[in-house]
Amino acid sequence: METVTTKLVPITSDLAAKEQIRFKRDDGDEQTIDHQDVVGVVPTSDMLSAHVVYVEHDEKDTAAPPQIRITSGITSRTTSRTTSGTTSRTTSRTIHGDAPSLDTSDTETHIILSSGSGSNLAINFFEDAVKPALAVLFPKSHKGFHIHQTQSTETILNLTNSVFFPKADKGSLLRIILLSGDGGIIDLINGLLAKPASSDYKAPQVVLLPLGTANALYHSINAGKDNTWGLRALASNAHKPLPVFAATFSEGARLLVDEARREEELPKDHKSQYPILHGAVVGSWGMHASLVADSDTVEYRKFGLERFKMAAKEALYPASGSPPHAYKAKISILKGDTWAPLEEEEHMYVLASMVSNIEKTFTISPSSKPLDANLHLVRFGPTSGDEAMRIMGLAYQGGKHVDDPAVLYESIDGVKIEFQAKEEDPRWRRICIDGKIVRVEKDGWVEIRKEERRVLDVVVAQV
Ligand SMILES: Nc1ncnc2c1ncn2[C@@H]1O[C@H](COP(=O)(O)OP(=O)(O)OP(=O)(O)O)[C@@H](O)[C@H]1O
Repeated sequence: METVTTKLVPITSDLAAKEQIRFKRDDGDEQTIDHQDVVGVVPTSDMLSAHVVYVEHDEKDTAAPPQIRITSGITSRTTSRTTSGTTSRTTSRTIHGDAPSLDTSDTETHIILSSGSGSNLAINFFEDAVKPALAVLFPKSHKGFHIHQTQSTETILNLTNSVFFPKADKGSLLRIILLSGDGGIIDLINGLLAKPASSDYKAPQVVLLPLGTANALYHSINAGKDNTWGLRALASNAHKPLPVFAATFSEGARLLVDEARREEELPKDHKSQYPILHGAVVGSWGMHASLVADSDTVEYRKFGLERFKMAAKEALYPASGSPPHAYKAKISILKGDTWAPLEEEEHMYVLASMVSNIEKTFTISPSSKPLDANLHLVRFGPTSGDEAMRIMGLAYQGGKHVDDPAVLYESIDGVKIEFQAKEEDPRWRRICIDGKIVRVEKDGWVEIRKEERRVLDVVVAQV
């Protein structure tokens, strides 16, 4: 890690076209930091100086994790705001960090490094960026943080069962800093919901650091906000409940694991005893579920986000030259307390989303607001490969697909898919829940509904 230490004299900030913090250094030079890159400002105990933690991005490789920078020196406690135009106006804005109050809190902090997520960057990002930031933001307590590195696909679930759930269920406040993709969150949620909770249960607070491939939840919560790879949330006290949905399955549904070489039983719902899986991103069937399932192999994973597009092309342009598969099932939509079946019995794309973005630039549900707990259905019927590519291409243009006449897009309370023996081949009966794949029996079903329980809170960065 390269640390820059700079002595500073009073801070001014130019919030004209782009919000910036400008430091006048004692050598006379100015240092300007884009506000979007600031992780935190921590006053020293005498309140006369401050440490500024910020990130610097690799201009050549915009997908690369940023470098952490730490600057410290004498600051004023206010900044000036200068508006553009001929008449400039200056207003005051206090720069303050809330890290000192976090430092003295009695929250037990755990850090999870999901070594197998994304491009295997979690451990390096922790060492190079997270650790130095924590040392400044939590000068007293960071040494007591518990660090866990994943060893297998079971690690997060096991930790949740053995450590997080028992503590949360006794009312202890936990903070979990999670360096992973969406898979880390789904394991936490399912672990925390695996047993009935006591009345003392306290939802752990999770800080999301996007070290996976798609990082749908992170991008949906942070779209257009800071540019710190989630690091700003480390210095935040603000948190909101994470909306979650439940997918309940018919008796014989099985979780596919190890590149679908093995199948496992799913957990059972405490009340109904049906197999159940919880998610916070999407539940899907049809083209989306198939391409996630087909591309979840070591070989495909090497291609990062490209893997989804590669698998989509294979599904949409079968080698046999035939048109893409028309997925057959009965679909019903829940609104309020009323279920209503869709007329169409053949489909291509059926997806219920709790988030706006399933990739940083793929806006599947443009009406969804961060953590708003609304579930939206996106559906279109069987069509050619070219037409499906056109519709999906619109999703990369800020979610324009939802205005296309071919697409059904609406706010729902639940969706049920019943196979009714219409699909012989099990690969057309695969359901995707936040990246996990469940195969349903020939006459089986899946029902997706909002989950009311408050299981996890997400720490949100303060602006
Ligand atoms: N050390 C490890 N050995 C084997 N599997 C691992 C290890 N660490 C993590 N995993 C598994 O790798 C997968 C990573 O999933 P995760 O969702 O975090 O990343 P991703 O799939 O790249 O991102 P996203 O879901 O955001 O697209 C999970 O199934 C997790 O259990």
